[in-house]
Amino acid sequence: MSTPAGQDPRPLNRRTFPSAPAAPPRLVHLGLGAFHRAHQLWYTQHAEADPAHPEWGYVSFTGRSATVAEQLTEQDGLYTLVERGPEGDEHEVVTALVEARPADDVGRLWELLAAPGTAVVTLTVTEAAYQLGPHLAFDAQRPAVAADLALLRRAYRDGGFALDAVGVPATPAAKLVVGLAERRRAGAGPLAVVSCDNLSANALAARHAVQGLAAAVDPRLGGWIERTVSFVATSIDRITPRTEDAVLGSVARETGYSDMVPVVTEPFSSWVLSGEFPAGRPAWERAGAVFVDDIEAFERRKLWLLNGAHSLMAYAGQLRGHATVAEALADPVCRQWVEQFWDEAQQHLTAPGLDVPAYRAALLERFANPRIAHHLAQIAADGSAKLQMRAVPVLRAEREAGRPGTAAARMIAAWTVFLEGRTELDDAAADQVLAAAAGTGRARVRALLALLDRELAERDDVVDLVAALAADLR
Ligand SMILES: NC(=O)c1ccc[n+]([C@@H]2O[C@H](COP(=O)([O-])OP(=O)(O)OC[C@H]3O[C@@H](n4cnc5c(N)ncnc54)[C@H](O)[C@@H]3O)[C@@H](O)[C@H]2O)c1
Ligand SMILES: O=P(O)(O)OC[C@@H](O)[C@@H](O)[C@H](O)[C@H](O)CO
Repeated sequence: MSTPAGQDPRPLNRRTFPSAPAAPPRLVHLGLGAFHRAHQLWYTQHAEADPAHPEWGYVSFTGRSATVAEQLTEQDGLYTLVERGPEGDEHEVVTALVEARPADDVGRLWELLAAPGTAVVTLTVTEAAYQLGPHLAFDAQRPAVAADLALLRRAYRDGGFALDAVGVPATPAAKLVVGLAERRRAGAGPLAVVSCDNLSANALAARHAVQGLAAAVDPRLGGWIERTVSFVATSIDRITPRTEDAVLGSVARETGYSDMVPVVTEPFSSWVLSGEFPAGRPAWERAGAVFVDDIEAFERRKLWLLNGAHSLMAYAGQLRGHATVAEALADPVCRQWVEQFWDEAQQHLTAPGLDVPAYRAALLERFANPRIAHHLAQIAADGSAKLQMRAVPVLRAEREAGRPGTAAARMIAAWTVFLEGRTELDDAAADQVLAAAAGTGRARVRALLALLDRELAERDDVVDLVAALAADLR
């Protein structure tokens, strides 16, 4: 597929790329970023029984900026997925995206949600976008939620929304509430909402965010969502860093197409799902997805071992001068901290079938892939939300078992040191984090810990442990 020497690469679209028929739009996605392109769209493409007559097309909306939607629209939704193994790259053009839409095109979103043919909504909007309180509870006091609630209440009349009066809500949950109300009004029947974000209990998180908001607008709408919408839980896995510019050139050379928005991902991929799809779904199992009755153990294994190690390296690794996951893992000190954290987490991953030793061995190989530049700075974003799911549960479980939980506490300690001297932060709760980080000594550690877990922050022995580990890291 490479470009003959001296020839310019062709543009990539459904006219230039052979056999790229567009499937009917039956899937909707919020958060058209790198991961959606490496994961759900790839699974959907590989689920088709007859690629010449695909049955499931995705209409995907960006979360905020319109740029990716504009670039993908120029390419009729086509893009190149680069599977980057330790030895080389495999290129594949993905055709399952039939419309790429900007975040503010809520008119199209609501039209699709009201259509009986739409069967599934998936989400990759980041952990922080769910805007939930402690224990994933709906929290109407959070500023973004309060603003959307006021907006929705103003526009709600006679059991439905006056769409012109809604404008563009800020949170994904509010966009879905309006769309689901439109579905109710249209009598279009049930559908499934599938969170593919790295959250523990992501189905519950999506349910609480959406149903909580709907019920606050009108309890009858909340009740309809509870009866009609299936919130499906997932454990999703495929390491997909932000695309670096150099990839554009290598994709053009290797494929002969100039693609503005290729995505680089690792060869490994996994998708475990649990829940009902009342309006149908692609046969994702054909592409390797696994459907289970109880997902919690899989979810914990992935969030604690993979994402936990990532966050530990993101903070401790950067403090030790490393820029990528592969570099941090090659440092024997970081590697030992990761292994110690895994030893702690493993004590609480005892469900049958998890095969933690094999999972750990595979993770070491995946992290060490020298050709994937997974930047620690990207993983370090939104630490205040991520550490609640990656460090706190292991620390709590260790303490309940009568052990100190030193390795999990080190992840939190590294975060507190990483925050020192910062005046800006890539965190959805940046204001609160920076305010807590502005203190000194034990009070500072306690204030930061309180953002992760109020109960742990009240325990002097935990504060002392984190403070001592932080001192060691400086
Ligand atoms: N990248 C991975 O390896 C990976 C693997 C598993 C799961 N995930 C999940 O997917 C999410 C997205 O990852 P990505 O690599 O695609 O990132 P990305 O930066 O490429 O895309 C993120 C998308 O989410 C949107 N978004 C961000 N904040 C938002 C907000 N507050 N409200 C609404 N939309 C918002 C962005 O606009 C963008 O469309 C992660 O946060 C994680 O939960 C990622
Ligand atoms: O995507 P985030 O920001 O939730 O977390 C960063 C990484 O830990 C994460 O993207 C992993 O690479 C991914 O979860 C692997 O499947």
